[in-house]
Amino acid sequence: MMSEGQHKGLATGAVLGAGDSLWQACIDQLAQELPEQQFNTWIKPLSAQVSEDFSKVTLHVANRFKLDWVRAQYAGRIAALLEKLYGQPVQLELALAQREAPTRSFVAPVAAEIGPAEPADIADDAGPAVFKNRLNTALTFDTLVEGTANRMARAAAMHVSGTPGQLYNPLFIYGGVGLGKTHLVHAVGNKLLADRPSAKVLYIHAEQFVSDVVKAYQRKTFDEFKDRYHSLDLLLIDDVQFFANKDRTQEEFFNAFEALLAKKSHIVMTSDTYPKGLADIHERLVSRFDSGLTVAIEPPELEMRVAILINKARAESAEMPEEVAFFVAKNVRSNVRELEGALRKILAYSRFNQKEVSIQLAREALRDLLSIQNRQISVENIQKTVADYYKIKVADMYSKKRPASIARPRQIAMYLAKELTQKSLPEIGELFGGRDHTTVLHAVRKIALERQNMTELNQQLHVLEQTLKG
Ligand SMILES: Nc1ncnc2c1ncn2[C@@H]1O[C@H](COP(=O)(O)OP(=O)(O)OP(=O)(O)O)[C@@H](O)[C@H]1O
Repeated sequence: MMSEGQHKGLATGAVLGAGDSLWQACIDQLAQELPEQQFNTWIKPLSAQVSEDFSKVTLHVANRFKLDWVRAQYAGRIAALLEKLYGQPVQLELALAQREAPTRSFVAPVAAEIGPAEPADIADDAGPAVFKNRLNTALTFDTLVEGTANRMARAAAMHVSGTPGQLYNPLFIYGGVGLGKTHLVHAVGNKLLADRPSAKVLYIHAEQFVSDVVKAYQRKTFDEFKDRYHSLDLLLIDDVQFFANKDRTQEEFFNAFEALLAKKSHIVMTSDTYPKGLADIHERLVSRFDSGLTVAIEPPELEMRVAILINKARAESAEMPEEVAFFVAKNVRSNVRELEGALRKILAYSRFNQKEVSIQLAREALRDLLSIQNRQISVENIQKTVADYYKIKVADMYSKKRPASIARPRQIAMYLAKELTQKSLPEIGELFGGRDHTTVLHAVRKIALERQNMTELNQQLHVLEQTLKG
């Protein structure tokens, strides 16, 4: 419970509206509690609407799957925090930001568990005879930029969409958040339907599959459930890591899987990790996941990020000069979703201020993001992180020693210093024991080139970048 004084401070003290400050206080707290990536992925994108009397907070979430996830994982905590900050129970409601059906609300505290038979899911099924493939027609191969990071996954997906039921069945695509897995599976479905409009295709998020199993259970409609899933030509199922610990769902999925493979229907799955890395999923299912083709999507390399920015800007009828795209791509490197967020900010800033898109404008539009990065990453920090990672001494970063076990991490650290800080080549050389700028340039070019061709190095660099960014 909160004291009256604290409550007043919240309601009146901030520059923001009072409701905004309640929500702001809540997310400030969550920012401290949650790992940064979780916070950025799930909490930061939420927009909140606080009723005038603070009795109700509505959170708008981009789509149903996110909504289910936020509800299952965070709603209980958010509701409890709001109650604590406000001093009385606050009704928390989750709603879709777009025009999909609203979902139930709940009063704090709520159980952090997906409730069975949710109105949203039932509404979703309205009109029993209508088969909805749930494909987003905007997510096609045409709009998916190809690069080293997704080349293999894209080629395999193309192959499947051209000749489903043959090679690479199941196709298992894995990778980190926002790297285009969902886009790719929708592309497979859209392409197959363009070629064969009568094909029975279904895209489903694993959470929705769980919910369908629960509903079939409750309504005793397993026959319909089976008809629906076992008759497909192509099943696209997203984020199968969500099956963890859901025994009944795993069993039903196993049955569907076997039935579909037996009739040469195709299954494409995505996950945040490779099959053997999946936690709390039965071994027999994991081995089925791995029995076709398993491909990774890596974080996009610089040129790919640039191409994505330019393409997405064009899709919005805007022009992004190449130099600006390079500037943005160098500074936003974690995933494509963040890249899209940065682009949106820049375009909005440009329209609002009626200014052309330039590096200066991008710098202004992204100043929060850039200042966080600049504050966090120093060359010393990079040297220490890289030395720790490759188990060498920090002093070796400045030393003249040349064995590969030392020289290579040093080159990697130089590359990261160039990529992640604003320092010039001579400045970096100076910080690496007074080396010449041409030595730094050589290291930067070498590692950049190798990164494009060596998956393992690319992954190591990604880990280092994530570590450095906190
Ligand atoms: N190569 C690409 N070309 C163009 N757009 C892309 C590319 N990769 C990703 N995107 C876009 O980035 C956004 C995030 O991609 P997507 O939702 O497919 O990621 P994901 O890997 O499924 O992430 P999550 O695991 O968080 O669901 C989407 O808007 C998608 O269209």
